[in-house]
Amino acid sequence: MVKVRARVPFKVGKRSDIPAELLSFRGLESGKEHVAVIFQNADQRSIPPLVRMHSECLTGDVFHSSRCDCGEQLDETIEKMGEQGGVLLYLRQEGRGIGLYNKIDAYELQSQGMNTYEANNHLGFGDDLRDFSEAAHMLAALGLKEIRLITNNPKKIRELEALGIVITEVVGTKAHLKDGNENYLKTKAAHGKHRFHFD
Ligand SMILES: Nc1nc2c(ncn2[C@@H]2O[C@H](COP(=O)(O)OP(=O)(O)OP(=O)(O)O)[C@@H](O)[C@H]2O)c(=O)[nH]1
Ligand SMILES: [Zn+2]
Repeated sequence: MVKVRARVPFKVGKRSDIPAELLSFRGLESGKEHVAVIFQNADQRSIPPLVRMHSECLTGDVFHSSRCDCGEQLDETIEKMGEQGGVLLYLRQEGRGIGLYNKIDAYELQSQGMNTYEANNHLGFGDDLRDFSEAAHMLAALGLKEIRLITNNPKKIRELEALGIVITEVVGTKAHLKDGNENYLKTKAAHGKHRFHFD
């Protein structure tokens, strides 16, 4: 049974001025150090909170890499939750679950012309190895059965619902198009069926 281990206040965002809390957990079977960031005690309100399941992307989240949109999605989520409250689950499944070094191998193949899914397949991995069951366990540990999920990814919606979470609303993120991630975003829309609109 997954339970909250520690809950500490901190401030986040580009100016380190958005109050939030950082939570660790015990009982996560994978041994991965997933964390939650909670804004405005959103887990303790009567209305279903905004929830984002953000999969780790060192290159995007930390370095704001040109190759993807993860860092911008994370910033957007933090801003939105700072205003409206919410629960951000930061899941340590880098590279859609293949890990950082394998993702860098995939980037090499992408530099030679493969798209993000073809590169994964070429390395012997499936399109997406992520598992959201521990995210569902973390939500259960917070007493959350009903949520409003921030995503454009229909697979995440299906998987979370299959794990018993009721999604009362799906809130899309913006399409963070920039020099370098055009093909990545277009491939996600075409192949991964991500629902976003290009301006
Ligand atoms: N294997 C691989 N993983 C990538 C690549 N680019 C980003 N990632 C990983 O993809 C994950 C983010 O997944 P996305 O498919 O971009 O978006 P999503 O989180 O499924 O969907 P949204 O909720 O709509 O954002 C992170 O774990 C990133 O590390 C890539 O080119 N190859
Ligand atoms: Zn990324």
